[in-house]
Amino acid sequence: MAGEAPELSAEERAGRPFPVSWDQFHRDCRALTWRLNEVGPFHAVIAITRGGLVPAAIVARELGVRVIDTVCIASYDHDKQGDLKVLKGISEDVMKLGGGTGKGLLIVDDLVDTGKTGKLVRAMLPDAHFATVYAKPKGRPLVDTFITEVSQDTWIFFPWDTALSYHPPLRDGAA
Ligand SMILES: O=P(O)(O)OC[C@H]1O[C@H](OP(=O)(O)OP(=O)(O)O)[C@H](O)[C@@H]1O
Ligand code: HPA
Ligand SMILES: [Mg+2]
Repeated sequence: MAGEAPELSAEERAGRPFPVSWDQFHRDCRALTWRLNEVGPFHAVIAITRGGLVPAAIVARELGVRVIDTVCIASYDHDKQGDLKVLKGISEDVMKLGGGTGKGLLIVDDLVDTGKTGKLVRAMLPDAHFATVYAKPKGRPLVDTFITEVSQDTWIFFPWDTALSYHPPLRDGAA
């Protein structure tokens, strides 16, 4: 049937786990910065909290940008998305740096999934450059620069949300 694909349930979304280690994440952020270095310079970096804080720190360090702001948005309770709430907007100082439309500003997040978060922030700063480390197909059109695309039914497990745990041997029935 033509039209939009149905929303995935939480189980389907978590069906394909994609665990990311600190090492891998750092490497992917550096790869992202290589690409962004061709696009800049940027007056400031804006992290979409909380997930964008970690890549924003790495990207800002590599690009030599010291003006960092946050836009604080809450929507997911683990893997279920609710209504988006803007808890804190972009500061006046950084808005001025971007001439009111975001020109020369870099927005960073860890990933785009449905694209709802990205859409909201893009509406605040239409001329800003939007970069994420990972992108799923639905959100991908909103992003200017990203490093790795994963399928929509993949759930990315970030190192700050996970911990090492015992894994039983294959012969004992481990997947
Ligand atoms: O493209 P979307 O479907 O909108 O999803 C992407 C957003 O979801 C996650 O944030 P979350 O709302 O879970 O908050 P967090 O960053 O504080 O973990 C992620 O960090 C992105 O910001
Ligand atoms: O795949 C994901 N992983 C972690 N957080 C997320 N928030 C939206 N999608 C994801
Ligand atoms: Mg987030």
